[in-house]
Amino acid sequence: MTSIDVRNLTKEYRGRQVTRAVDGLTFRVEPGRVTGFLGPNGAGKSTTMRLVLGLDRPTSGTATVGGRPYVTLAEPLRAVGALLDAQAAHPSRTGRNHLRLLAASNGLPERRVAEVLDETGLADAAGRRIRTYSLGMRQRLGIAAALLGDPGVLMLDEPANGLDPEGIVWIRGLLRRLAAEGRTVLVSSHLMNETSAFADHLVVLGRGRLLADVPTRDFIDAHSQDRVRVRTGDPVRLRAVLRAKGWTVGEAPDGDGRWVVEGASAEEIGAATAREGIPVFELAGERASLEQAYLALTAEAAQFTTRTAASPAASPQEV
Ligand SMILES: Nc1ncnc2c1ncn2[C@@H]1O[C@H](COP(=O)(O)OP(=O)(O)OP(=O)(O)O)[C@@H](O)[C@H]1O
Repeated sequence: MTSIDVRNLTKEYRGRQVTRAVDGLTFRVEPGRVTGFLGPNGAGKSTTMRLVLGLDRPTSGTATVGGRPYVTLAEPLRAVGALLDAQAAHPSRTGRNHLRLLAASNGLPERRVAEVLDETGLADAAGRRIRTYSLGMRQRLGIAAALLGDPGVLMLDEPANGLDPEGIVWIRGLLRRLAAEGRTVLVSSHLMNETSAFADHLVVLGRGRLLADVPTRDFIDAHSQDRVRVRTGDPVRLRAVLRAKGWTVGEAPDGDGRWVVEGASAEEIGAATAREGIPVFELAGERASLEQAYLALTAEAAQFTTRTAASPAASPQEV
């Protein structure tokens, strides 16, 4: 099975000043699951992907696919499929010709062209010039190109960019299926809510450093507080009972007799109100916004990095 391994990877761009785009990064992307690669703009996601693909040279450290640097792979398109820049295809070619050329120049069978066009929903548009494609169609074409070699490893940089809601549902299903087939799937995004909907695992970057490398479920459990909405016919006793337990009770913003309780599960509240004989008309658990937890994580890292710029690399945050 093929994993992507990034070890102590650092990339500095030297212009008028030095930009450390990737800073001592170490993580592994395992096969058989979708790994979401998250971080705010400029966190270093695209640079890391470019380093894995050998499109840029690291300042130090290594990035390998199946234990080997990408540039040493005998048949790279059969090993790794990548979508980095959906605008890269030549605009005057048709979608089909773009894929045919890629297949021919990489020794891939011609039949794969029709297969990936079907897979990405582009079969009807395949004869049109790429310049007439919408952003979403270009994304689909980029994904078709990544799938052409039937690779065991896929690296997609913001693949949902420009896709309509139907396209987003489609790509989630595609990524899940590719992982279920045992492939290694790394997908970058700067949106936590979107990514947590399909990723099994999350690697989060901030300013080129690793902030978290965790199963999505663990991130959700660690970073989102339990909140439960309760509607009752006896708010005075409800408040008294819940406060006595040490749970925070506040009126819900819609104010129509609903209360929001933090720090307890719906089961715990249901049991407490039943014991006290308090009538409950509605009891619903909800999660605080995951996106907020993610923004807090990346914001903390930014502050930490600024405060301790002279200190050794920050260790990944425990979740
Ligand atoms: N060729 C380059 N020359 C100089 N600086 C660069 C170069 N490529 C990237 N950078 C810088 O490296 C940092 C990381 O950029 P990168 O594109 O990898 O981030 P990203 O996480 O992919 O962001 P985004 O979500 O905006 O695509 C940024 O500060 C960026 O300006």
